[in-house]
Amino acid sequence: MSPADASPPLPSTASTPSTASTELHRHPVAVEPDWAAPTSQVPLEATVVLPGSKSLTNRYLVLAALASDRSRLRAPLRSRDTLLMAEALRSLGVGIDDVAPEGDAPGGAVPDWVITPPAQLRGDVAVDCGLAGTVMRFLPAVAALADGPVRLDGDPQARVRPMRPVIEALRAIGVEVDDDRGHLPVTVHGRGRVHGGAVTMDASASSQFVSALLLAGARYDEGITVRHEGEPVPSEPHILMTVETLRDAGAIVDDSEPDTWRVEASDINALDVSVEPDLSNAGPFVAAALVAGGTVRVPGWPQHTTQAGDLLREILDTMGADVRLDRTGLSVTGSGELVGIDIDLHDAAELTPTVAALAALASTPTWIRGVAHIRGHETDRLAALTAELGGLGSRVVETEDGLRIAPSRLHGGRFRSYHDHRMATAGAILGLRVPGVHVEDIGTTRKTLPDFVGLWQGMLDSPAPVVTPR
Ligand SMILES: O=C(O)C1=C[C@@H](OP(=O)(O)O)[C@@H](O)[C@H](O)C1
Ligand SMILES: C=C(OP(=O)(O)O)C(=O)O
Repeated sequence: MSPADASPPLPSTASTPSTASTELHRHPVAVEPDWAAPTSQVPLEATVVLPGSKSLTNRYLVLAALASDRSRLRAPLRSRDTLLMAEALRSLGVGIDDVAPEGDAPGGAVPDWVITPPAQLRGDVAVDCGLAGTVMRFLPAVAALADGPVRLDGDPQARVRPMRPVIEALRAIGVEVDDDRGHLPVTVHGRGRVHGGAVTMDASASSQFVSALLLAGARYDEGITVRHEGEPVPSEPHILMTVETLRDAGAIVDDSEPDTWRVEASDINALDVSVEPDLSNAGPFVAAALVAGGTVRVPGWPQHTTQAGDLLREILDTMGADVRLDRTGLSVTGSGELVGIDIDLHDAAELTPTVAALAALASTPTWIRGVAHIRGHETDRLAALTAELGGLGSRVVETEDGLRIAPSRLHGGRFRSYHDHRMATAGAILGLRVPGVHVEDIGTTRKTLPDFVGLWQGMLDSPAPVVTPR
């Protein structure tokens, strides 16, 4: 992959569409006014129930679609990224139905999903990937099993996110794929079955390239072996998440050799699973305890997890919080004082916007390293953070693979979000401390959180017993 593939230009935000529709998965259509980020007046005392993990929900949906029987997904995330995945799978012939949760379900009153795989995935369909990396990377590997062409496209910004390694890996195992120079739109010409075998790819721009092939690979005639060659693969916990969800579904996976993963050809068993809360989405909420002081609790924080967001416990502790995990969940207590951090976020790159926002409020410098590839996330996050933190007066410097942020006095202003949910939530964190921060397109948070504003305001209206998602 050329560096240009991983470095889409910082998009203009002159006219910013956002999601005004209540249908979270629809393409953004209308302009929403900027959101006046609330400042915190008193120390927090809140319990925030976070919806399910995006990464787990979309893996379970894919595995359930390829399974040999009907699955049940409890407390799934219902946000733009997961509704797009569900809709894409439905168009391929998968049944996905809402079912009332049983008993005292986690994640509030979110309906479960019952997923019925078809005998044969259907082709001759078009799939909207939105801006979801998991949809645009995972689905081509699934579409190869359909019985006709599957055309994938997405938001304008999705068309610059790197795809080439997935496309070339599919070609290497005999799948015909049309693409636009390594990007969406992509058409996968499914033939009902895939030979499979061994592929070598450079996954240094995204771990999702590896996950894509592994998730579908058990259903290929010869299974799949993926070898990575290149700079280190980022976000490795996400590959472990893929491996563990596959094993939970009965697949045989060998990950004993570095940078090589083998999934044997086998049936995928039906799943009956509860989705863990999304720990990366918990980031802004637990970060708020550090900024505003007081305590934020997140019930259901798992004791053991493959989610990269679990690293927040260590990060917040280093930055000055008192962090406690017990069987009921996580509790984070801050004094309002916070210090900077020197951290390699290569394994948990999606936390960068949250950590950068905290760093801009810290009393000592921060150095975030190892995240060059987030130039290919929802937007070029290094450029976007440099521009927006800088616009509020932060002394931030973009490096080759990260950010250096020095303590400074911030002022209010417009915080652009570039259609990036984590940029928008970074603006919210800053607004807790800095009066007059106006976040552009707060609705973009619906990519992974159906009601960020409601949860955020509920947290600030503390002491509140429990803030639950709608
Ligand atoms: O597989 C997944 O669910 C994800 C993998 C990571 O992508 P990258 O490897 O591109 O960082 C992560 O940042 C993203 O939010 C979700
Ligand atoms: C990088 C992210 O998302 P995606 O799954 O679209 O890659 C993210 O959520 O931070």
